[in-house]
Amino acid sequence: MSGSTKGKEKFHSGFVAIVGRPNVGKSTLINEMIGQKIAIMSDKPQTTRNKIHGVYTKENKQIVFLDTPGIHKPQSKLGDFMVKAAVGTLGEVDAALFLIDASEGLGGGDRFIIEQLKNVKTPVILVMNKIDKIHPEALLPLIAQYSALHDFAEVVPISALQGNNVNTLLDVLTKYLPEGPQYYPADQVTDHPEQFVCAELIREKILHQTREEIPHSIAVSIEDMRVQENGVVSIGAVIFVERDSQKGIVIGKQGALLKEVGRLARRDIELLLGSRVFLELWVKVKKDWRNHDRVLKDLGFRND
Ligand SMILES: Nc1nc2c(ncn2[C@@H]2O[C@H](COP(=O)(O)OP(=O)(O)OP(=O)(O)O)[C@@H](O)[C@H]2O)c(=O)[nH]1
Repeated sequence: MSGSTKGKEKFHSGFVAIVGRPNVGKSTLINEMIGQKIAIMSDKPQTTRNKIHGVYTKENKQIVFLDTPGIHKPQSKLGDFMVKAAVGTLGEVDAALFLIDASEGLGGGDRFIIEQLKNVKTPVILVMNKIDKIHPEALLPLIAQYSALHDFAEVVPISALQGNNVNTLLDVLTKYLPEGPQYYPADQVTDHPEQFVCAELIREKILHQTREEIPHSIAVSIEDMRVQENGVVSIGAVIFVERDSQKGIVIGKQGALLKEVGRLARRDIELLLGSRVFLELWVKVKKDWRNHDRVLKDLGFRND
């Protein structure tokens, strides 16, 4: 698997969904966890239902945080659909953070989210935020109140604003990360985190399907990603190999291997984005692409 690193400690990575009512402090928590190191939050209007909120990378681990805005109480038929999509995503991530505002207490909004959480087997960590605003003695009764409603995998009280206990939360999360690849370059700043992760998901499927016949240095570049009027996200990606023989392997007999890669990658990308996806894959031979600066730039790797 692409997740193992040569001889060193294995790399662990995973997807973590953050859910919670508006204003509970989701963005503040993400900023505190990720800090200035990778400022990838894009202000562009949201085009897919899920959005990568941020990527945390440290030593041998990487966490891709997903924002699943559809989880709120639906106001319309479309909202209903969005709740279903969000629950679908929740079922596939490695862990979910359910963020609550400890200074506000338990309300209808939280109860609705808890009902949705019951539809999935994913471990849910109850994160009680804004503890700086409450008396310490108020914490235990509140934990008891929430815990009576759901079997949370962990309960972690924090203050995202003051940074209290946020490191503990990251340590706790590490337990839930399976062995996996580094989806996103550790030191890149970009507006398009989704593209990096989509490319890595495709690359991972190729390596898996070709059973190591293809070198790990294979590259995938997302050339085009747009939302069509019907809401389907269309993605065009190029797989770069170094030799003609490798092109044959990646395409497979009558295109069978590439088709399977496309099918598996599309399934994962649909879960990541929370939208239907149309995925087109091309294979191109680019001799010694690793030595070409311009290609590296196109692929998102910057030297400067
Ligand atoms: N006192 C206190 N305030 C906090 C804490 N965390 C967040 N806040 C404040 O709560 C408000 C909302 O925080 P955001 O991070 O924007 O909340 P959000 O959940 O991302 O909000 P939406 O984008 O509406 O979903 C801001 O004014 C924050 O400064 C905390 O731990 N303590």
